[in-house]
Amino acid sequence: MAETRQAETHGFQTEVKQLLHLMIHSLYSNKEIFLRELVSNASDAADKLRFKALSDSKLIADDAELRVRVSVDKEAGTITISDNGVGMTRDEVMSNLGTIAKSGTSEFFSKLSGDEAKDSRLIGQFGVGFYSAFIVADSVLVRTRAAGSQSNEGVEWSSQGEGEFDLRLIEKAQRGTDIILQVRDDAQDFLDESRLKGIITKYSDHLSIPVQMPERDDDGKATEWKAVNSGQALWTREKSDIGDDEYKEFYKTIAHDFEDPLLWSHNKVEGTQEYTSLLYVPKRAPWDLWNREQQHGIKLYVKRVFIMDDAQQLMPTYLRFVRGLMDSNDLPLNVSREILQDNKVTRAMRSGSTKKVLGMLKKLARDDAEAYQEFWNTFGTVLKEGPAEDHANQEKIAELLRFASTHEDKTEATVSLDAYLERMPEQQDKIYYIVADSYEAARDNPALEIFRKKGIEVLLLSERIDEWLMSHLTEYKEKAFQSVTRGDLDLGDLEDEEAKQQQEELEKTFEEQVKRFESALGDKVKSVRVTHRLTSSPACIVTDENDMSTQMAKLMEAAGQAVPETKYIFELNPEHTLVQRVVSVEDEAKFSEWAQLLLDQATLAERGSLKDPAQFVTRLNRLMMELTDL
Ligand SMILES: Nc1ncnc2c1ncn2[C@@H]1O[C@H](COP(=O)(O)OP(=O)(O)OP(=O)(O)O)[C@@H](O)[C@H]1O
Repeated sequence: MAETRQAETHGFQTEVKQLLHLMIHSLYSNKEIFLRELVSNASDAADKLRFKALSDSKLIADDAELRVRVSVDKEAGTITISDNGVGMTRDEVMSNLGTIAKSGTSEFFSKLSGDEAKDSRLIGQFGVGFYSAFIVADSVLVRTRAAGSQSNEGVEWSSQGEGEFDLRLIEKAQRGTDIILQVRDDAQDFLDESRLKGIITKYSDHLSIPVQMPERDDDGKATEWKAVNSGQALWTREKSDIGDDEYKEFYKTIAHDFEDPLLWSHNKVEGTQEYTSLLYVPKRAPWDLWNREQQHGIKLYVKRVFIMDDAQQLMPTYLRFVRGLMDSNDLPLNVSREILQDNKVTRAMRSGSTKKVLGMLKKLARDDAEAYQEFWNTFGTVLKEGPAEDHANQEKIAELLRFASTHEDKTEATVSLDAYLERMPEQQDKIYYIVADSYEAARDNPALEIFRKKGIEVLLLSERIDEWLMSHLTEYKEKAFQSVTRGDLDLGDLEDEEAKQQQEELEKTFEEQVKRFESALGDKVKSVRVTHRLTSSPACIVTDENDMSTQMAKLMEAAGQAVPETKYIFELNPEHTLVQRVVSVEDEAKFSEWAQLLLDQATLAERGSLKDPAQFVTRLNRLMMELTDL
């Protein structure tokens, strides 16, 4: 038995008393974290010893296999966590286990409100560390010996977690620290090695140090120590030492996927923030991809200790298909979700990993167009949420977008903005697009006629998200986006002088007729004008530059929101035979019927529906009857 010398009793620093009280009273619903904290401290002690041994190898030589051992003595009602790490001297024990020597301590205590729920969150932020032992123990015994000290320089610390602790020098044969917890009555369920093993594999599986527990024979006698964690964390190894198969297997374990991932990226970031990320893009979409509330697949580790699943703050919503983990060296072990939300370290990790994911997708698009297309077909619609959510990376996201276009006239979205820019004539200064309900409605919209005639490519968008996307994308590589169904069409330098002059003349000669249409249609339209866009259709409607686009209005209506009524600009094609015939009708009442019919038709082509379809049908029938009577 250890020789007892110089027993002393010391009072805890006031803050320690407060912390202990708070912890016992507010962390009762999360008791198991005590083991994570103590095992993590033991692992840190091993890390520190390894570091010290770099300059003094004698420190480690006699017992070089660093490990943590966890065992239960049911009869005594104790749990022991024992390490052969760096240990502590008497002075270190005094300051480490009697005071709180953290910066911000007084600020922390001044924030405490007495409200247990709120305070428990704050404690999480502060880091409970060693003192969490008292969540499950009513008395704690620490026996420690610093590496490099003599066997008679061991120190024993004991406390009931109230006002004070006892300290004495002891004889300890080996360096390192044993922590013996006398388990409380209400925590007796932790006196079960298989339960503890479960907690260790949950939180500490990837610690680099072996965490050992006793193997027991049928009589319950310990026969040997066996590691219960897998040992070395994959992501802590050098990239060059890890085979593709290992990365793939690891992905399957963490993502619970049966298939290989599409691609991955493993990065060690050093500098102001230190963290490692291992991020995967799966091949297939999860069944709940469309649920924006879906949990995110990023696990957070702090110094290789598992902290939480689905750390949403580490990845933006539009990259919610990414799986993997991040391991920070800077966050406190007891970081909570609330703290992650507003934290410099998390923000840096999030922005770094977002760039990584965008970077790996860009690389895939460049190196393997076919695989990228597969990715786009699976996750493209989610990525389209990006420009609205992440302004800082808008251009990078835009680079990854794919569209259908008039260049290929096929449903599959394969055209990148770069390909569009490359093809466009020098004089073109805008990227033209159309958003409609379906690919066909976009492809056949009359507003495209002039573009087709002039051979100007137009992007054909028809997903629900597209209007939302385009309302956030204003330009790409200094070229503005322009909807072909909005505003006054100005093809700029794409139109030659002669054509412009012709157009002006046409507008002049048709001026009177435009007025006639305006008075016939009254407040059903915003205005009437001669079109620049149509070649084969008689008329179309467009929205004014500052009004809400048709698709946006539809989206809002579908979401049950009140949408201000948008009046359209009605554009006529004076060169179209039908328009020419209509303007030759002299009877104003009849002219008005025809004018209304042309407007309804144009509205149908653009909106896909009419406010009063029955009236349209009645009018059409009436006019058809008149025509067949002739
Ligand atoms: N098993 C151990 N071996 C050696 N030193 C230890 C051990 N456990 C704790 N210590 C010392 O006690 C100090 C206080 O531990 P505690 O767990 O309260 O805080 P921390 O580990 O510094 O912070 P946190 O746990 O919040 O990250 C540690 O910094 C370490 O120096």
